[in-house]
Amino acid sequence: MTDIPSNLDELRERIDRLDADILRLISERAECAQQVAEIKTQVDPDAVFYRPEREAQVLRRIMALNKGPLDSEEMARLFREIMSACLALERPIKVAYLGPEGTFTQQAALKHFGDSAVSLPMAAIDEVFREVEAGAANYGVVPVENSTEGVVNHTLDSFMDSSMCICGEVVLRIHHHLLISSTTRKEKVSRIYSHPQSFAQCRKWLDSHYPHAERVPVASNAEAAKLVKTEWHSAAIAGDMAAKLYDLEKIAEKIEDRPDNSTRFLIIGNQQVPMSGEDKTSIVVAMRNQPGALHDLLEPFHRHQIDLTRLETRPSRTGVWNYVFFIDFKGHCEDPVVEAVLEEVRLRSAELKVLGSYPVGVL
Ligand SMILES: C=C(O[C@@H]1C=C(C(=O)O)C=C[C@H]1O)C(=O)O
Repeated sequence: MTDIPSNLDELRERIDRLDADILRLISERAECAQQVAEIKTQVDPDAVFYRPEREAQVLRRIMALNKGPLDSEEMARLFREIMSACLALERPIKVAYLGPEGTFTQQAALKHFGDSAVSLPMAAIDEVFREVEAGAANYGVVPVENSTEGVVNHTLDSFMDSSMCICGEVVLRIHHHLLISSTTRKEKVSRIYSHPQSFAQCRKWLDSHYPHAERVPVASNAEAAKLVKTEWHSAAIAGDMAAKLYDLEKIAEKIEDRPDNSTRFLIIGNQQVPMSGEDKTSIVVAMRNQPGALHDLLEPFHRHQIDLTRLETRPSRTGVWNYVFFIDFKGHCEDPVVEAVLEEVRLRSAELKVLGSYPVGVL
């Protein structure tokens, strides 16, 4: 590093000069991104500008190059916003998510696409799918699994009836807070609103701090936050976005029972994503109801040393799909080893559908 002056005025002058440099460089970067978009449009007038694999590579490279003092994740978040703004210069990306506004899914959508994306709240998971299918949104964001409470069945079921594919994943640390409004009487809280998943994630804390309060399940944490605005004896459990949106006070922070509480969200769209170098693939497989079916299904993965990251079973809703397994594994479907495994699995199953190959979540 070059010599840093110790005088305050000199330091501020230096910061001003650096800011001017950063400004010039960001503008130059934005012009490059615009030129990329022009070239893409010349090749194909309906070209998709957003490239999930390229964005993942850019962020991973920044994290690898970073030498501090800022933390690599923090640095990647800054670059996430720069890319988001560059992309929005062409056409802001439209992202449908499981609403209402202020939910963790909205937070996940903005974490993945950056603040320049236009986020559209939907009332239910299947509406997110339909909005993207209809072309009203470019991508959708839906929750798929929580580290405390397990899988979101509704999301898995939606894939069975949909032609949508998975273009990405994003993992969000979930912090819950106990929130009250300016009219709430802190010592008189007798009712707590939240989403059933959040109650489950804060069960022990609630048992020891509010054993007598009535727990009222509602459709979302944001809905819970909204209800509290009008009741003097109620509190809500929700996250930061809802607290900010409804201007609520946190009377207890991070009340989730497990400190590593996190939720994984999927980005859905109609784009096959090329390899990024560190990818995952999700498939759904139907097996006939016969002894050893699960063993037969998993054996090729084991033999080719493919790393399984998740396996879920869902009851089938048609005759053919006796058992339906959702499987996530490391690797991309264009990788020859993965291609070979998928071919073997296809022969052993009643039906196999590749839901998508996508970059492992970076942030
Ligand atoms: C610039 C490109 O297009 C978009 C913008 C990116 C960026 O700002 O770095 C990266 C990927 C795309 O979402 C590209 O494909 O390289």
